[in-house]
Amino acid sequence: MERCLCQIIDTLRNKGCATEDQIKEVLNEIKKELHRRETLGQAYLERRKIIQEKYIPKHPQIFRLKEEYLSPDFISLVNFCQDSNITCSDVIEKIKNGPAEKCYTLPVFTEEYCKLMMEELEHFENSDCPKARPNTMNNYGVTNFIKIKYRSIQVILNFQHINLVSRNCPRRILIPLREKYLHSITAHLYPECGGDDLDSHKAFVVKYKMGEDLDLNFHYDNAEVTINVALGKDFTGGDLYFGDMRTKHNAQTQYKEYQHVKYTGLLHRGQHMHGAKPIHSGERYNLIIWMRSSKIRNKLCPMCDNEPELIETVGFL
Ligand SMILES: O=C(O)CCC(=O)C(=O)O
Ligand SMILES: [Fe+2]
Repeated sequence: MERCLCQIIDTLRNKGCATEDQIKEVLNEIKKELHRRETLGQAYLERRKIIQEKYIPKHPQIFRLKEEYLSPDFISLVNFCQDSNITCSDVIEKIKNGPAEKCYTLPVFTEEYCKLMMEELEHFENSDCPKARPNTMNNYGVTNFIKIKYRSIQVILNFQHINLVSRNCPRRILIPLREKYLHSITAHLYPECGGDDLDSHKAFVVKYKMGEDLDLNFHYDNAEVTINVALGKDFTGGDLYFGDMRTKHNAQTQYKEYQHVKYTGLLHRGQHMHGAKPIHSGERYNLIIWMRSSKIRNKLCPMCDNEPELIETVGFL
């Protein structure tokens, strides 16, 4: 344990912590973050119970995915991908290239559905139900190491919580979206990183607003494949930028930028390093789905490269 602490302190020094006070401050934050992570499952169960008992959705119909909520172009791409004779290159020809290697843009939801989702998010935000908001470490601005390992992300609520609020149809948006639709596309585009075997996900909404969080540090996702859908509203700035894959990252990396298009999704590999530049005006809300493959992560944790250890837990992490 002591050796581990010494290593952390060495890393903090290497990454720019110059004084004992700075080191203490960061260690305190790490401790708080560890505690938050250890109690995440229990906290989730408590939040879910309150939401299930108290929250009255504004648009209850949106909690069960219907094909009419999906963009016709998205459905036609999915149908194309489900044809057993097509290959990866056929799909690449049909889908729009994104800003960097293996990034693709695609419509996902209809504009109307995005608007209803936004209204529901705001309704939830204004309710007195408990919201899941991770700690942010932006203020310390010490190192990428810290920012990556203890990411500071602008979550307004965990979408899974909203999924669970409707008692009769729990979790009926994102699981079918992944299993019935997205999976057909990712199986062709990302077989080498588990895209053909995505069996779970974590989803949330990021919010950027003047006077609140403006940008997102350079990071990689805890995901094999990510889809990021711009839900609304209007904003300027806020471009994403992509570097290399995590294992290839170096200082000479040429960044590739991407300007979000309202109601449009961007698919990329979770290990493809990226960040978001500050918005200059307005508000930006994006639905992020980190899709995961047990086949991949049961062998090696994509966050720390260690062999995963199974630990007993409660709730939904
Ligand atoms: O702000 C964005 O659009 C990107 C968010 C993101 O990369 C993430 O939440 O992992
Ligand atoms: Fe990300």
